[in-house]
Amino acid sequence: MPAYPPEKEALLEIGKRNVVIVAPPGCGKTEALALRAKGLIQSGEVRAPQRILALTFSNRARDNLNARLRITLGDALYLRCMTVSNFHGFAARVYRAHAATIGLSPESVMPEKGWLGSALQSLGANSKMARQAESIIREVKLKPFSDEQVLESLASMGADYALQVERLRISEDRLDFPDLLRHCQRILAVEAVSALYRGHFGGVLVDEFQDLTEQQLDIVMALGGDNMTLAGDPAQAIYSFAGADVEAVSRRIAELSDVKRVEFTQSYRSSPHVLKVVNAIGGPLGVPSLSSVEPEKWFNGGVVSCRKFVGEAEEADYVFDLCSALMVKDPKLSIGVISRVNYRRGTVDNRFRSTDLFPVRLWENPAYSPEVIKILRREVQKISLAGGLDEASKWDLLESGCLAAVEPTDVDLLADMQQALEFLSGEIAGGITLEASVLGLRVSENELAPIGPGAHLLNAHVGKGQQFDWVCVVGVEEGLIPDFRAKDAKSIAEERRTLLVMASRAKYGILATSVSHVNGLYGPRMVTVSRWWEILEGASTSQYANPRDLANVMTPNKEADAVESPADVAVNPTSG
Ligand SMILES: Nc1ncnc2c1ncn2[C@@H]1O[C@H](COP(=O)(O)OP(=O)(O)OP(=O)(O)O)[C@@H](O)[C@H]1O
Repeated sequence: MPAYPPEKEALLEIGKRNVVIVAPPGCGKTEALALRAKGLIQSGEVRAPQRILALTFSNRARDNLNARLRITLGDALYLRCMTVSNFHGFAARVYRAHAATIGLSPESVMPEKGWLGSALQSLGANSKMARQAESIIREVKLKPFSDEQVLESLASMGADYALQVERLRISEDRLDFPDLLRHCQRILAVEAVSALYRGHFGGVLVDEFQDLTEQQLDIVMALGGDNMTLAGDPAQAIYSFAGADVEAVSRRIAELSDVKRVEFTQSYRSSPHVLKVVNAIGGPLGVPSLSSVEPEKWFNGGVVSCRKFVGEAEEADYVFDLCSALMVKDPKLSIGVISRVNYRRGTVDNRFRSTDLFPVRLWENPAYSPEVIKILRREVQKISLAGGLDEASKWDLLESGCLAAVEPTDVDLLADMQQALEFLSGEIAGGITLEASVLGLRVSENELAPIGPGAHLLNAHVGKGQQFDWVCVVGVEEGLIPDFRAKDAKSIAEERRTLLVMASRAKYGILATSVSHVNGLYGPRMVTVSRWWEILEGASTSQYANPRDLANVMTPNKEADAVESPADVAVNPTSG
């Protein structure tokens, strides 16, 4: 068994009660959750057939937590005692089992990505109107309203398109994603039902509590009773646009009786130089100053470099050349190329897309999700074994096989699969064979290492909770970070938190980039560096015009990886 530091070891001894774990980035909250599960199981406080439920926000977060739980608990205990689900998937199962309790049909059609947008379009809404309607509906459904109350509320607001599309949804007996959570909240408000779940689950774990909506918190509280473990960091709250309310959630958590509060302030993730950036961004946000657990283990103490370019093409070349040079030096490296918003990465994505020098994963494209790829590959293999099929028959088989392979209540995976198939059909229409298009998706296949070697292209929000050996924060420009829509102090603070999340994904080094001209709709448009550029520049350690020289400086010695616990070996691609 790996030796844990005393503050983590203590988690094994806490009995059945509510626990709140608060810590800045990289201090081991996910591992702490796994230790909490282990403590509850070892002490016999949760005993089979009872299980512990762990709820996550996304499939990616679920993969992360699953990997950590399997390492900490071992496969046998993990399989016997843990249920790990994302909120939508869990809510879908509650709905299927208990919808009748609140007078609804358990057979309702499960949510389909894009349905709301297309339905609004078919009702005649233009894209601006559709966006408005979607946002009104999302907000109204954050309350535990019945369908009738939703309709009344929309009618009282005069939200015509929202009202029409909601009537259409009800007439088709279908659910949209927010309906799952709303109905789950309503079902669990029925004491007999929530008591049933509390009997089945001896405890509930949640990672990233700062991003909960009050509705999700209600669900967690109904399920967890007096044995919830909530881990998070208010300084990383970046989901207010989706209804997350860190202030209200923190207040309600503080009001819980008999809560054990646990805090950590040492980073297991990042090098001293990366932490210098993290501390400089986080200080004004109230983040306690972070230090590295073993600073001497990081080659050169890590690296931070800032580079300005004239245009996006030049920036993309530099980032690509740096990644190539790093991957040549150590093919096990993971490199996150993170932008505040997807569209700012367009040129960079194009530069990376066609390379076969190292694996590339576009995170916003579900076709690159390891879970989706696993299913795609299995189905392609079946098709190849069948042999003698024309391309159209192969496609039909692939589509039906992949959709059938997903559990119908795993609505997020189903939505990912549908989008992935759409993407692949585009590739195939462009002349690539079905086999080549699927095999072309090269990502990590190690389930215990959700972040495989190679380049990972993503935005700040999907990167939450993840980590990479190197992070390139691209597009550090005013209007992008902070986003041009952020006007008041509260929104600006959330943008700063977003920058904190981006920078703190790095283990060893950070490259920050900005350009003076971005590609606008009508040609190049001048932009200035972000108001926070100086913070990054102030922490910069290296300036190299040639990315290969930077890669030479940034190459860690192998001992640097010894900062990770022995238990971490399987999830740290640089450990060798
Ligand atoms: N006790 C420990 N010993 C060695 N390494 C550890 C320990 N605890 C955590 N780590 C490692 O530190 C890294 C960061 O941990 P983790 O992802 O749990 O941090 P976090 O607090 O959840 O971060 P974030 O808030 O950014 O999501 C991981 O690689 C993890 O394996």
